[in-house]
Amino acid sequence: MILIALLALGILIILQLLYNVLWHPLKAYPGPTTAAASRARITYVTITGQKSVWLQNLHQRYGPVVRVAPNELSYMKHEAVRDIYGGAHANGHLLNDDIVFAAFENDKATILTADEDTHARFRRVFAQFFARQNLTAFEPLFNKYCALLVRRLETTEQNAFDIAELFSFTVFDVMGHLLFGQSLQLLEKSGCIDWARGQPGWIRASVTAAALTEFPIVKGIYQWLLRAAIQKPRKRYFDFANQLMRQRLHKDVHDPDLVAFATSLPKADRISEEEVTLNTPILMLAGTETISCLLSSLVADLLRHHNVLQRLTAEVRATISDPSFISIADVRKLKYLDACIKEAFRRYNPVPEILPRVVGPGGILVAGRWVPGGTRVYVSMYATSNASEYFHNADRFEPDRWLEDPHGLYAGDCRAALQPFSVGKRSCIGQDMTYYTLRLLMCSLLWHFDISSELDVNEWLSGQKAWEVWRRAPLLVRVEQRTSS
Ligand code: HEM
Repeated sequence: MILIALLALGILIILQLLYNVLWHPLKAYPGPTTAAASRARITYVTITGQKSVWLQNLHQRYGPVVRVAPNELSYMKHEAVRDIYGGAHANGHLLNDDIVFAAFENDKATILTADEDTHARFRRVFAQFFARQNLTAFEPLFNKYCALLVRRLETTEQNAFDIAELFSFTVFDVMGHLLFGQSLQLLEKSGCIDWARGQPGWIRASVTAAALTEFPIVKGIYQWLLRAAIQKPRKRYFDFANQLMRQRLHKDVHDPDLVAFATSLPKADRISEEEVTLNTPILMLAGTETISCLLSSLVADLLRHHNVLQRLTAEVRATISDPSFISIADVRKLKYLDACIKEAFRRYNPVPEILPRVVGPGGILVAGRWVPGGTRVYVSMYATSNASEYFHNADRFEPDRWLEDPHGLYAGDCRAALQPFSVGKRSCIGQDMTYYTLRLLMCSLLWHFDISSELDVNEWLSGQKAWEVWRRAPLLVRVEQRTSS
């Protein structure tokens, strides 16, 4: 009996594989046959953190659109960003992935998973809070944590620091203050350190679970056996954020923060305290992991390009006269710093694949080609922004390409191919805050210190893996008080 059942299952699987390769509506799209036949390959590269590099290799071999799984297309085409995320027919729905981002049972949805109307309500509040006009009110707060970072670097007797982790602590402290009205004290006392360090771990576990449960059999096992174990670290993270928010709601704070902002809005625009609370873990995650990831990639590339590091350091020291308070207007004067930041985004965009969408029932045109309803589509930003089709010397760290020089070597670059924050009604709301934080932290670091490293930075960069966001190994950097002006 068991044998017959196994035989029947085997035949069903073979028929499914044959259908996927020979008759599926996506059969005309290029890609490896094994990937078209089953999700096994994409699952393997996803759970081992190699998906982004795998996608890049596939695009180099098969072209700008690749069928990477039976029902999934990856794009390395900048027009696809508009069509999938921003176009009039773009499907605004995130893949309803109930493991990585969805709320827990009995909780309402967050900005990432809410229906269109609720999403628009949430977005109005959070986007205003993080908007450029509002950010000036936070300048003192940002500068306070920058000064703490500098003090920590000055006072320690350590030989070399994991600068990636210190950046992460700084961003956590800033975000903690903005969201919960209190310092998380990561820089001062290493408070909440387990919470901050636990973040990449639960993201990885959730991404792994999400990939595995695409297989119906595993989904059954997951629901019955693994769900609680896999969700435990994620739940711990969310519970701690909720606890911080409860503390905030029971006290008055003087600095501007999210709660003060949300309650000051006209009644019609407000969202409830419960809704603010539900969203804060998502805001925390979105704001911290990404910025610290970009900062460490930028420092790594600066360390192996001494001429760029020297030129940038000189620009910072010549432009910033008072490092104890660096405003948004101050940092915007630094054109070369901006070029370096953009180049770091191009090379190591923190979110290597823009979040997937599922095409609605009627199908849509993406980059001029028809995609049937139900297909999962996304842009591999890592592959796109590193493609030689769009950028000259794409595999080199060349900040000069972002400076205005209409006749220069990089005049032919397609700058629109870099869209690290996505576009459209679900694009990133943290762009202004990101740019201020990146510029401010780099200014503070380079104004005060000369940096160097004994690490093999090439190896550091090439060994990176990604689970939604790149996961960094410690970046050990030697930091000495500056010797030149
Ligand atoms: C290096 C920094 C950052 C990068 C590269 C980045 C990138 C992205 C990307 C690619 C998306 C998805 C857009 C889509 O699905 O179409 C996104 C969404 C989002 N980001 Fe960021 N982000 C960064 C920093 C931040 C910061 C500082 C915040 C502040 C809290 C933030 C909050 C959000 C939120 C709330 C969403 C969801 C928006 C929505 O669904 O309407 N991000 N981000």
